[in-house]
Amino acid sequence: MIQVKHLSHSFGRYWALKNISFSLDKGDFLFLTGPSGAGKTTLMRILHGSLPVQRGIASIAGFDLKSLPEKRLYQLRRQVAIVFQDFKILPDETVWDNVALPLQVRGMVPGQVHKRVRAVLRSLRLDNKSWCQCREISGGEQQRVAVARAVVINPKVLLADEPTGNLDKKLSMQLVEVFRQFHLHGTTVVLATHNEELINSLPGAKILCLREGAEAGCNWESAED
Ligand SMILES: Nc1ncnc2c1ncn2[C@@H]1O[C@H](COP(=O)(O)OP(=O)(O)OP(=O)(O)O)[C@@H](O)[C@H]1O
Repeated sequence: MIQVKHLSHSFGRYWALKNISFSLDKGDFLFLTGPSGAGKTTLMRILHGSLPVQRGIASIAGFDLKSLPEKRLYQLRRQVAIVFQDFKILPDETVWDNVALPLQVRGMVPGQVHKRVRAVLRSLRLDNKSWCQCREISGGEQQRVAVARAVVINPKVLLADEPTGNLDKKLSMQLVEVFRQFHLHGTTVVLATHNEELINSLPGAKILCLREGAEAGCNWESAED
């Protein structure tokens, strides 16, 4: 589902990723960890097609990211959803409209949109905030809206960059449970986090640790040459 081989990425002279290789199968759950500045967001952005593949190979959900033209990115994003560190939700729209939007732009009929949005908001305990404008809700609630908007399309791959950063322990664990449920239904999940407690809460998950752009450890045979 995800293949990364000898991937390197530089910003000017600074190498943010250095020769990273790993692969994930359908339904794998990966914790991407490492200190601030390790390259986690850079890797996520490459996998989501928002940064180019400069060196090496990266493919996701059957798309070769090196050769994928920009005009086909929308196809990738039907299969690969991302939760950004800074949410990127629409502050003037309601919680409901933020979550319904990805389904509406895909042309889903209103009845199905309604059913799906309701189910996702309920699973993230946001149903009592459906009609609030996003600017009026708390940071932790906004973070859950960002997650709801990503999972509502039933993606093949879910990328989440520090999705629990603004949440207390209880909500963080609940959110990981939401991700786990998707993973149990076959979604491949990549979750970037510093939070060791979260990582320890899913003993079967794969872990890849980055440090200064390089691989600093992992708990499985992450790459074959
Ligand atoms: N657009 C950019 N221009 C220049 N340098 C950048 C850019 N984006 C990231 N970097 C640098 O690349 C390195 C990796 O950044 P990245 O955001 O991928 O780290 P991270 O592991 O996600 O960190 P954090 O946990 O703090 O979010 C950092 O040193 C960062 O300053």
